[in-house]
Amino acid sequence: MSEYILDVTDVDKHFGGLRALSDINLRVKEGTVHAIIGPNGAGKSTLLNVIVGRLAPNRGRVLLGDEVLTGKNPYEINQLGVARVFQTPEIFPELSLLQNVMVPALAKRDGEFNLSFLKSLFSEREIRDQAEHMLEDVGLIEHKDHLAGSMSRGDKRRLELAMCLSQRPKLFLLDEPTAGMSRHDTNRTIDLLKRIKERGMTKVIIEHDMHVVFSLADRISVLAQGAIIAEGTPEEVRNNPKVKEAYLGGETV
Ligand SMILES: Nc1ncnc2c1ncn2[C@@H]1O[C@H](COP(=O)(O)OP(=O)(O)OP(=O)(O)O)[C@@H](O)[C@H]1O
Repeated sequence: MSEYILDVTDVDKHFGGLRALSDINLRVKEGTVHAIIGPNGAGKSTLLNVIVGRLAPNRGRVLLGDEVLTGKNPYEINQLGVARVFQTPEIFPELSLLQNVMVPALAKRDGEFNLSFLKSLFSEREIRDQAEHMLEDVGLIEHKDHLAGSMSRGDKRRLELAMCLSQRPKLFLLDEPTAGMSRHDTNRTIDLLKRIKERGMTKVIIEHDMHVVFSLADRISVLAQGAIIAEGTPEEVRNNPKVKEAYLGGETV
């Protein structure tokens, strides 16, 4: 068994003549938080899209533990234990918060097993209990019967986190989880993500907000113009001259 839960090797991704990713190597240890940072257009979202199977790389390979993800579709990759929250929350606006959190867990169950009717009813109660627990965790339990579409943007993002957590993913990918949130909501989300970390869930997080990155990350990879220019602990990355250079325009790391 590999010591890395995520192992990205020699990945290239081109869009026509544009090399959005070149020669990407990224290894993430189980139970850690790995941040990917870099200026706009560096290739961060493209890399996440390659990992989750939304984009096929032109070269290279992605492994989850010993399982090859390259060539599998997003649904198959999700079933193997990779969950992702998007920049724009993907929720079911016409369902209640509780129903939203139950959907991914039910889909996972139905994908994995062929349960008898009785067993399925029993398991549904478990899924409901678990969904309530997740809503409690993200601070939304008092709204569990409200329609998801009626919630604020920050609440929708926390709801999406709960939906992903209910799948108990092996690897959790977060694309700018605090984008558009107030400082108060951002701090609540950092606290939530820290609590998840204590449970040993591996996370890869793309984030522009350096307060979030330095609060959470064990290691950081820095992307610039499609290549990884630095990798290390937050302190190592903060002091790396190449990183300072990549953030020309006054943005400090
Ligand atoms: N589907 C696509 N077709 C063509 N070019 C694309 C496509 N997706 C991304 N690109 C280009 O690839 C490069 C990397 O984009 P990407 O969105 O991965 O960067 P990013 O680091 O996530 O940026 P941001 O921080 O602004 O979200 C950019 O030049 C972008 O214009």
